[in-house]
Amino acid sequence: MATAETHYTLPLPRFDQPVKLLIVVAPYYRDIADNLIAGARATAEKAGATVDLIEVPGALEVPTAIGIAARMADYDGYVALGCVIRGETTHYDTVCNDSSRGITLLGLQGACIGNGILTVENRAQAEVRADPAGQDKGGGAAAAALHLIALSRTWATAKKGIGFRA
Ligand SMILES: Nc1c(NC[C@H](O)[C@H](O)[C@H](O)CO)[nH]c(=O)[nH]c1=O
Ligand SMILES: CC(=O)[C@@H](O)COP(=O)(O)O
Repeated sequence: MATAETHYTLPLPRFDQPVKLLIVVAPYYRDIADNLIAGARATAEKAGATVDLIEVPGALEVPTAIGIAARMADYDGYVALGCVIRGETTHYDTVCNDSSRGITLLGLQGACIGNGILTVENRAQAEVRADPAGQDKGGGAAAAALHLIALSRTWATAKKGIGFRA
């Protein structure tokens, strides 16, 4: 159950047709990833969505895996989960920027993706953000994907309606 710490103010969308989500998680920090997954699964369940899950080595592989799934599978949306904690080198910037940019580009190409990849300075920041009873970023990422799915379906329906206008 999310607390006041979360920043998700929109009500979850309701669906009259089945929704299939794919969680793509990089369990670089397994305990953090498990909490993100729990939050995402809880939100998906509230919306009545079914969930599949795949794991990739790190955050950099998440957008690539989503791209593969978008080409080869039939999910309605994707939840990207992971945790990037700053180290000694500039690799942190590469991992954060390239994973988020890849996810954004896939979204602009039409994939409904919620991004729950934490980019933090230290483990303590990650823990409170991954905690479903804390900031619940995993749940928020699932909610974001669900909102985009609902939006795409609304416009698809409206477009069909326009198509039949005499
Ligand atoms: N340092 C973190 C990484 N690094 C690994 C990369 O994501 C990638 O798997 C590797 O460069 C091979 O392509 N990944 C995380 O998810 N979190 C980190 O903190
Ligand atoms: C975010 C990273 O890639 C980081 O964990 C790698 O650590 P380092 O920068 O110390 O090599």
